[in-house]
Amino acid sequence: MSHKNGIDLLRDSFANKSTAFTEDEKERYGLVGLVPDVTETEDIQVQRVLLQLGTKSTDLGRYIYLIDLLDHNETLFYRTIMSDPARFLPIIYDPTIGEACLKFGHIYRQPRGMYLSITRRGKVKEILKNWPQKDVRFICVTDGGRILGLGDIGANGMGIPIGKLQLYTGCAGVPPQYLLPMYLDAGTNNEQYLHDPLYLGLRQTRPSAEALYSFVDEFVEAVQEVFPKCCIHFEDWTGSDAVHLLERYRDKYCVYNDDVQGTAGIVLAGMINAAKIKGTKLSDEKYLFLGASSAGIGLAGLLCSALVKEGLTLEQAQSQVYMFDVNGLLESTRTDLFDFQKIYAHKHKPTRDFVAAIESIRPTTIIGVSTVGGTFTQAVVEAVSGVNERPVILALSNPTEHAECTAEQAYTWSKGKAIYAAGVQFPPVHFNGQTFLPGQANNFYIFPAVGMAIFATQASRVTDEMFIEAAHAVADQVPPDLLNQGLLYPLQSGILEIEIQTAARVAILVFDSGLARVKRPKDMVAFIREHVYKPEYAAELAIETTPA
Ligand SMILES: O=C([O-])CC(=O)C(=O)O
Ligand SMILES: [Mg+2]
Repeated sequence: MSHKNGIDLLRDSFANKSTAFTEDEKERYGLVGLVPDVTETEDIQVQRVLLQLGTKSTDLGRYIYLIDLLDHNETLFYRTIMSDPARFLPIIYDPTIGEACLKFGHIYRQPRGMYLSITRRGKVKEILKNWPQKDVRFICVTDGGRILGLGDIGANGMGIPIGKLQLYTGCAGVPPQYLLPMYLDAGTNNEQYLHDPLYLGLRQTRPSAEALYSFVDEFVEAVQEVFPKCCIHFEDWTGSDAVHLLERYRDKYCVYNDDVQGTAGIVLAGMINAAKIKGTKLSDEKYLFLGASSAGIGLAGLLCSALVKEGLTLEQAQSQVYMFDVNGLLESTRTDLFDFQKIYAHKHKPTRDFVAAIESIRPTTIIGVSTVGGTFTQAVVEAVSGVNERPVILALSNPTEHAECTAEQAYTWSKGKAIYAAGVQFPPVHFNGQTFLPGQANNFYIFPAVGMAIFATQASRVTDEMFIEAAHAVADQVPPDLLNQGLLYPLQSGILEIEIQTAARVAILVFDSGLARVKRPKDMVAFIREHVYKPEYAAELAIETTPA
């Protein structure tokens, strides 16, 4: 076995221990004199990181610092973020990641992950072989078509696969060496970036869906050959690409789309808990979506599956779901709808007035997936509060400025009646002598846990049932005293344990469905724990695991 020595070892972010190498290691690996003459613990190193973070005045500054840390010491990066997830999630992920993406070409320092351009058609397999790790289990891939609520930002969207995969490790303990962030570059229609000299993508506009899909076909097929155990996680494609590509591959390969299925899972978890608070069932509720794109369609589909499990027929379930988009209410006379939207276009007179739609449909739950900040106006919140004792208001768009309404607005305008969650974390709200705890309906409670279950079981397919099970598992882990304060989701401080329990429940389903490719263990939680990455330096000899 070979291993790196001296300066090469210090430059290997997987193996580097920096000031924590032991005397013996320093001797053995030619490090004497190349590092300060101390042997520190991980905890002392984290203390130094926190001190340095404390000198940064913005979250973007903290983000850049942490990515630099990751570039030279992966263990210390994960140790830091896993030491306080509630503090670090908003920095390495939403909402800071949104700003980091907008400036990606400007703050870029080191390559991370892979960039695959459509101009390389015909060579994808060879290119994938350039990746140093041979056993890749997850590729998170975007084409930058619809990043968060920010629209088409092309190559700047690469921040998202990078950030999402960090959460596989940070939230659910999937070991980082198995993760590959990928930007599939088919151009961008973003004029600003096309003219930015520091932009890092192809300077061309996007091709037809047909040309794009044929390139994605080549990519997906190449992955099967080069990384046969790999699950492909699609992230932040435009709504129609997200839905179409998922349909194209889901029955043939191990793939899922987080915006369709993961977001649906976490919102479903919130709906399950909202129903618990109200003492109703999901099937007693009527749902009105603002936004009818990938997140809305994915959620509506998963929700209807959950309603069918409660005993409704699919038609009954679909009849309880209404949608409203930029062109008004989806109703049966609309001629501009995709097939996957038509199932929610019921008989109703056309309207472009969301408040009027609320007054006539009388939904119990409104769900904002519009990407447009402030669209749940005071009039909207008052209208839904007028027709409900406890209106459920989910303002899911992100980052923060894109939320349909803030927590404070929801609780104040509804006079404390709202059961509320958002896509980003808002602080607690004090109203009329009560403290309300707004939850964060973010898919980071779901996709890392589902990922861990897939990783541990080597699942051959990803199904909607796995996301429904994850939703129930997450919902079940909110303690009653917090539910009483309106909190729909578990606290982020204990996220690793929450996700281990969730992964175990999903893993049971994977085995029950016959999709596992490993032997069924007796104790599923213990089995998941065996797979969990620990942010600790490897014992000396494990340094020899430098990528072949
Ligand atoms: O990344 C997030 O925070 C949630 C998400 O998937 C999206 O907005 O596309
Ligand atoms: Mg997304």
